[in-house]
Amino acid sequence: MDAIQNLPDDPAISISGLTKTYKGVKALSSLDLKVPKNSIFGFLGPNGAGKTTTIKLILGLTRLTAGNCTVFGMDVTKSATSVRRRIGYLAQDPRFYEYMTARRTLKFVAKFFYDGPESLIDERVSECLGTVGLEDKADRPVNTFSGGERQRLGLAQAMVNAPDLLILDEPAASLDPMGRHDVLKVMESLRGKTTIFYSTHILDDVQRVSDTVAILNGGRLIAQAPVEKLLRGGDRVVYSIVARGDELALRSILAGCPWVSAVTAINVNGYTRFEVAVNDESAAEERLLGILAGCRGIRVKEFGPWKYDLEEIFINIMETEDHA
Ligand SMILES: Nc1ncnc2c1ncn2[C@@H]1O[C@H](COP(=O)(O)OP(=O)(O)OP(=O)(O)O)[C@@H](O)[C@H]1O
Repeated sequence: MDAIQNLPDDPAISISGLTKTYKGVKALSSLDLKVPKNSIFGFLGPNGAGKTTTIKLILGLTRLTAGNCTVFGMDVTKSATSVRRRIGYLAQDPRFYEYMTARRTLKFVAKFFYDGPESLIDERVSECLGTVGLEDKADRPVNTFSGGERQRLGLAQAMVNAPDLLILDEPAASLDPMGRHDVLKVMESLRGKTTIFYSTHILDDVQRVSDTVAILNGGRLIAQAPVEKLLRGGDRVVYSIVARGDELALRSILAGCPWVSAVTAINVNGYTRFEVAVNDESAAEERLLGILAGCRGIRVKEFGPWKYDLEEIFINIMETEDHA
């Protein structure tokens, strides 16, 4: 698989050759990245991969050693203030004034960061509380909040100024399944309205919510692709058929179709799982189901486009890297 695919022409974030060295530690090595506008972009990598360093560079919180980084076409070093005005940021471990209520917390932040008229601050704060599902807890002090609620308050805080780009550093890493579900739901509700760039080491989150993913390891980008494409295994179009009965007959019919490029079969719990690679997707869409329905002596249990599990792909990429 190519390391970089489907690069957008007018990205929200564009990074090229980005390198960061901390006193002898190379945290990032010549990173190239394009984050499409309005995408939910998962920035995936194990501990120490360089995710937080990249986020700090985008936010202008640390100085780059080499390379370029622009946000909405503005250089993050030369136009740091203008860039920051367009970004909302949730740190890995957000801190709050514990005695303040959620509403007061957001009002306090809005006083500094909200660009709109002051008379609209209350409305904006209520809107953000609604988006993250905290309306009913708005007037409770933050020190009574659960981990998931704190994280959602952090999201509301990052959203107060209606940013065009939300940067979230491990937004769900420390949460239980319900807390993670709630945070991902908020992210999902923002799809198409704003660009979300978030770091994570949780594969399942990426599979559930991202539409594009970049995989980082040891400070180097090792893959970037739309999630659907990654899960399909690249540009190949492959169908999966799980069936039993006269498998040999089915296999020979499939292999005889001019739009089928390869058929493989393995036994799984008394069934045969066929992996059918096709070179003409519309011919396959038109005929494949009809062939299965008309194939006597075959009972089909499952049929659909082949998808890998992100974990399989991730481990595969990491192993290939280790052997390179
Ligand atoms: N201020 C610093 N001084 C020296 N080394 C640093 C500094 N900050 C980060 N590093 C090193 O840079 C590398 C990348 O760290 P970074 O925090 O960006 O990784 P990460 O992918 O965000 O990891 P995690 O998932 O654990 O937060 C690590 O080897 C880390 O030890």
